[in-house]
Amino acid sequence: MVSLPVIDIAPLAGDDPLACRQAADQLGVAAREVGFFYITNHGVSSDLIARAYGAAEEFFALPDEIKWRYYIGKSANHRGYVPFTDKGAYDDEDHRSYEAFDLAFELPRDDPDYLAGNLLLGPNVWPESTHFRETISTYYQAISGVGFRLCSALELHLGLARGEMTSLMRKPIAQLRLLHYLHSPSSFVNQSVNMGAHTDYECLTLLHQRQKGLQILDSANNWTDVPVMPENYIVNIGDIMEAWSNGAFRATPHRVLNLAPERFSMPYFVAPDYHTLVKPFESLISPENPPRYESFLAGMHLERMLRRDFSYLRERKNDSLFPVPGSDLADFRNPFENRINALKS
Ligand SMILES: O=C(O)CCC(=O)C(=O)O
Ligand SMILES: [Fe+2]
Repeated sequence: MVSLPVIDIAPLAGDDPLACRQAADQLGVAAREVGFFYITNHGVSSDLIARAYGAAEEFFALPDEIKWRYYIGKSANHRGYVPFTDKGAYDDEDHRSYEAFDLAFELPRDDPDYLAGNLLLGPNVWPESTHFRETISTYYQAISGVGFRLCSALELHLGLARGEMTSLMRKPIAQLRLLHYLHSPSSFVNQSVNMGAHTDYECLTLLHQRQKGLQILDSANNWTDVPVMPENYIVNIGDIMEAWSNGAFRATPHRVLNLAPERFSMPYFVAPDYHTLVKPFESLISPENPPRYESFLAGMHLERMLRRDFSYLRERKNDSLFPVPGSDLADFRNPFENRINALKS
């Protein structure tokens, strides 16, 4: 087990600038050193978290024919139910066995990006259950507020102008996933992989987990368990934040093992707007520290990676606004995953 820092973020919502600065620097140091840490006193009530899990559990317990009504493959903008049968292109997923419900920032049906056929933006898909929508929307609001505060704090730590990062998050491609893993009956090896090794593609991930199974790749390239601490969120750095910070912060690879008979988790991915051109922030570049990342469009990066993750998207090759690298993605490697790639070769 690793011992990850636990950072009290109450000061970020308070009115003591010094305490706020200290908390921001603790976050920044953790982001530089490990790329994975816990936050405590985050302000999301344990009751809301429990209700969100309740809504997820109730949904996943529905008969397949009902869940399939909300099948993500029917959605034009990547929302809805992801069945056990959808498969990512991961060679380490030896026992993939999970289902999910994916949603994101809610936009109206007449949103111009949605109308233009954007693969990520638009309205959510909601199951008919009366309280699912209410509970999950409330949870989305709460967790996105925490994400915004963390990004403001990282702006402070990095010495950026106020809003340099957060003003890029007005209509964000920020997803919330409700995940339900089942222990695959065919797996007897206790290190068998359910969700394959990856970095997250966005800025930050705020993950709640209630059961063991998550592992991170530590700096010595060992897979280490992330202890369950239900009162805290686990935060990790994603690809976009790594590029923004010019490599000061690290997107840490992680994966999920096949352990518990059943496991629920809820990652929320803090992200910028689709059309954001991601490149290292100007003030973090100098002659001694030249840009280490080429600029890329946030929406394009997410689309490419989701194509690797979802078979339904790989089948819909022609919808993309962007060229899809490699016809079957078998040889496509995310440049942020050098450490995982190094393990393989
Ligand atoms: O379920 C978990 O603990 C992690 C999920 C995850 O890494 C992801 O969805 O990106
Ligand atoms: Fe992840």
